[in-house]
Amino acid sequence: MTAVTVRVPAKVNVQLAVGGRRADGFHDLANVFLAVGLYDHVTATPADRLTITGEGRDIASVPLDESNLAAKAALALAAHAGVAPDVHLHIAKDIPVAGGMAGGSADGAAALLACDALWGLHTPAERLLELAGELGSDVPFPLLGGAALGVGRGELLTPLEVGGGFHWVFAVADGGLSTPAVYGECDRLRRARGTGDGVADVPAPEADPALLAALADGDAEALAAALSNDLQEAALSLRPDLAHTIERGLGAGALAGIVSGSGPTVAFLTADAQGSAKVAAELGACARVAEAPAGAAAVLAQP
Ligand SMILES: C[C@](O)(CO)[C@H](O)COP(=O)(O)OP(=O)(O)OC[C@H]1O[C@@H](n2ccc(N)nc2=O)[C@H](O)[C@@H]1O
Ligand SMILES: Nc1ncnc2c1ncn2[C@@H]1O[C@H](COP(=O)(O)OP(=O)(O)OP(=O)(O)O)[C@@H](O)[C@H]1O
Repeated sequence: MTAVTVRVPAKVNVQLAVGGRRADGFHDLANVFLAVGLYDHVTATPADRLTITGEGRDIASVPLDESNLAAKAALALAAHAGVAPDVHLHIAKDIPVAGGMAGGSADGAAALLACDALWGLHTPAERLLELAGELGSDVPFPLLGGAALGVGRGELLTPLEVGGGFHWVFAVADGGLSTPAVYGECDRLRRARGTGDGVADVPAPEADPALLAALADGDAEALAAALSNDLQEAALSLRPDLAHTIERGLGAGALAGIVSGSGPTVAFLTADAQGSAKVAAELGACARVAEAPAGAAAVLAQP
């Protein structure tokens, strides 16, 4: 095989319930992922050593070296399979960078699939999911797509039923937010409130049955009423301007607006394509319209 291209979707968290900080520094989650139709493409071609290039509007803020999650994924798969990581990876980036939509994680998942196909490894899906979980908490989900509940630190997935399509508009903010900084701010706010950040004094996170039912029914109004993100307060504390963005989208008729994951992207759920067009017109150039659920990361047929 001479080249393998994988298309991989972004995610929005329709519920992000954050438990106490664990001894390893991570937080236990009930994390309901929904794949959305904004995509990166990762192409793997044979090379005499691991190299990486990229293109796309935010590519200047993506490290094109071995700290890139796609490169880490290629190295991890090669080590697992006992093959040389001799591959060139090219990332065509359309998912906002450091926006809480798991763009880097998507590229890691895509590189696992692309290298597996290029090297003819036929690694079992379960093993790819384990390797993905070792690379990062958000990396396994793009391998499933659709919707899934993530527990543990978010990497242990159970697929969820989705009974219809949902319309979204994403307000991409200038600059990113660091995921560890947002979790740290969540802990700080909890301590300041006297609820502590220990395992003992924060309730165990649980998926909301009303939210799961809304997804299964494909009911946008019910989903809008059930959206929740325990990191939202922390993201707004670090980026107070996001509250204004949420107000603008709601003013333009969105059913709901919520910070996507660790932010700073704000996700608006709308009733239909017309509703999305109105919200996008209000938000202007920062708006990205997308539908959900998107499918899993997949190898594209060669032209
Ligand atoms: C905010 C989310 O995007 C929601 O899906 C994820 O929880 C973040 O997942 P991710 O970017 O893949 O994060 P990782 O690379 O696994 O971890 C980065 C850092 O985020 C924090 N982190 C992440 C996941 C988790 N369950 N608890 C945490 O506290 C930790 O400080 C960790 O060192
Ligand atoms: N392939 C990649 N694409 C984008 N960023 C990457 C990649 N590899 C490493 N990074 C680094 O990871 C940081 C976070 O980028 P990413 O786009 O994954 O954030 P995010 O969407 O907020 O992640 P998450 O939602 O998983 O917390 C970037 O600032 C960048 O330095």
